[in-house]
Amino acid sequence: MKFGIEFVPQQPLSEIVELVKLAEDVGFEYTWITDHYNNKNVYAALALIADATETIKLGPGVTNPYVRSPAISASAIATIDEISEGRATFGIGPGDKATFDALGIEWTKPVSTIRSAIADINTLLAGEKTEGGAALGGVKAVQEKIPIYMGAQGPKMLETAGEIADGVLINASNPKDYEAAMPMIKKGIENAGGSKDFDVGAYTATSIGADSDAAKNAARIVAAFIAAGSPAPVLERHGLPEGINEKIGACLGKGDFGGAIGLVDDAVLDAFSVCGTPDEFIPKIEGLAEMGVTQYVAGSPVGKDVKESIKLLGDVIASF
Ligand SMILES: C[C@H](OP(=O)(O)OC[C@@H](O)[C@@H](O)[C@@H](O)Cn1c2nc(=O)[nH]c(=O)c-2cc2ccc(O)cc21)C(=O)N[C@@H](CCC(=O)N[C@@H](CCC(=O)O)C(=O)O)C(=O)O
Repeated sequence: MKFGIEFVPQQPLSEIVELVKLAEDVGFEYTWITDHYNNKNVYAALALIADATETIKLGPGVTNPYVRSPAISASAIATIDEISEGRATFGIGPGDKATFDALGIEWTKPVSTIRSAIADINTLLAGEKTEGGAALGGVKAVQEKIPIYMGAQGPKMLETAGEIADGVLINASNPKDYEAAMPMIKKGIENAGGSKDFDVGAYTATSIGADSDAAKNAARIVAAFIAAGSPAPVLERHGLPEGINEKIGACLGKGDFGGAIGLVDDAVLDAFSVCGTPDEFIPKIEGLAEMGVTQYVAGSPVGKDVKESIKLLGDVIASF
């Protein structure tokens, strides 16, 4: 099992750099930096991390093909690859509609848009020219091929990831989600001609701590947001009561976070997060591995005390 860790670049970047260095020291192989227009710039954060670390692989987790053209993204990730001396990875997903509405960007045909963006990025990173005539002159990646991961959850997106990407990052924390996702990913891999190395990343809502209840309580608000955004078939998959997403969403919508958290019982928590003590983590990660997960990504909140939680995750990593 590989291990990755997600950071959202909204706290001081110097703090994130220190946390990534600690993650590298305790054995994490990847760090993924989220990309939202209303957070700090993902590539500035990655450049600082690249310059301050030695071994951890790093990349956007995930950007999208709408806010930057493929050529700008290719140039940016090739630059990170140069600064990190060949450790760049590149995560790209379709983005979310709310973001594009706010930016006045038309969110059309996400599957085909991602497909053509990844094709252009691969062309440019290989030193070739796109159909439109773009070419990366002055910047060259260190790696022969920078691994491209797709952020995906929908069936067509998962199948496309299997077909054209080197890995996938799925925003889900429970083995049942991977049991459902794997057949679509495998279909995509078959479309691409059969077996290939493919990294299935479980991009989870993680909360680990020495005290189980405190760790679980730290995850409840994150699980509430995920539950509220989950469609009915996902609730059904996890055996959750019909309409719980709307009830939680209604509380969140009026800023009643206490009410939302009150609706997140252990069943909701288990469906949408991985939380507890290190001993409770190991069987949960093993359960994900049994469903085909090959990279466990510790996503927000990571724990009540992030530094302490990264060290505890180091103990978990050591047992795999
Ligand atoms: C578009 C959407 O795909 P999805 O995979 O469900 O997208 C949900 C999320 O993955 C997407 O919003 C991501 O960008 C969210 N996301 C992040 N989004 C961000 O904006 N920033 C982040 O940092 C971020 C991190 C992240 C990490 C992991 C992860 O899994 C997702 C993450 C969807 O509806 N897909 C469906 C329908 C696809 C579709 O729309 N098809 C077209 C036809 C086909 C075509 O497009 O040509 C159509 O019907 O018009 C499907 O896959 O079946």
